[in-house]
Amino acid sequence: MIVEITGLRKIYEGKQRVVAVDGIDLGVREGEIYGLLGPNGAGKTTTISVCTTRALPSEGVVRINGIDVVKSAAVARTCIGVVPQYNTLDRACTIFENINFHCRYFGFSRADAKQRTEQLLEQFHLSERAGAYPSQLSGGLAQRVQIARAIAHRPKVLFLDEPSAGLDPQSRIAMWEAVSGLRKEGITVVLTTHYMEEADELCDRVAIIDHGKILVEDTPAALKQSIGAQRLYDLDLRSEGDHAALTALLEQLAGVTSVESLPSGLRIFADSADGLLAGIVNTANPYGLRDLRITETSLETVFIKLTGRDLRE
Ligand SMILES: Nc1ncnc2c1ncn2[C@@H]1O[C@H](COP(=O)(O)OP(=O)(O)OP(=O)(O)O)[C@@H](O)[C@H]1O
Repeated sequence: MIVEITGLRKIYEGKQRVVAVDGIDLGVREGEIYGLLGPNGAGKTTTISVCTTRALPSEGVVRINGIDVVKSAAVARTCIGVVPQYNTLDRACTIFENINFHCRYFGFSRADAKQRTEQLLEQFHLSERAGAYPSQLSGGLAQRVQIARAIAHRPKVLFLDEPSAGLDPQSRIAMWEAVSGLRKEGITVVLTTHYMEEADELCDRVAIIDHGKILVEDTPAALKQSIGAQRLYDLDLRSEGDHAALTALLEQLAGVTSVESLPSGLRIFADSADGLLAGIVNTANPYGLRDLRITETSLETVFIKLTGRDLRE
């Protein structure tokens, strides 16, 4: 495991004592994109802050690439890239300079820093904006610069805290592509999010976290299946068809768990999608199939099942 968190607790002792992280154990495999999904205040940022040496744990140990982030913070930092929740680009410097200075800070020679900066600008489609200042960039572009800068020193693990907060949908997708592209470079990614689509789309594995604790951890697909989550197929049918006969036939298809009536047709509940679509279409066609909608269960449904609350509440 390239990131190993054992028994992590973080308590903020203030006027009010806040247990922000309440005993987290998790391991992230090399090369994986791992998501901490949870509502605001769940303890995601605090967990990342400890991992990235920005906060000290109250209890527990975090190792990155085998290095204890408390005992050897400076060494650990060489293995880590961080994209914090807010834009931390230096506003007095150009995009080129922001990345270049980062390389120099991490010990690159002048020539190596220049070469690495140019390569990153190209990789993140930023070359044309090299001379621009952060204030001249859209939120999406600024976020891409932050990611480029964070990986400039070739860290083993990149931590992204709410990477798409405040981004418009198009920029969010561009950011997802940029993060997915890091797989090719073998960079392990740990991100926090309260967008279930983001966790579902981007992450190989997800830990759902609430009140400082991990509720469940698995692949998005397994999490959805674990709650008996199903895929729904809504069939629009011409009214004159024999719906009872069709229901009986559909119930015999492998993967179909049940079939219910809808005003406009039938709803099929399925626990597996393997080859089912063709079976449904072939079976329903002679009974006047007009349209078909497929609904996937989401991680939001998983969170609601686990907590009785909505992620955005
Ligand atoms: N420096 C601090 N001092 C006191 N309490 C804090 C501090 N930082 C965070 N907290 C509290 O700890 C809890 C967890 O916060 P944290 O920021 O880790 O959650 P989060 O899941 O990242 O949510 P968000 O997305 O809002 O940042 C919250 O109740 C928060 O108010």
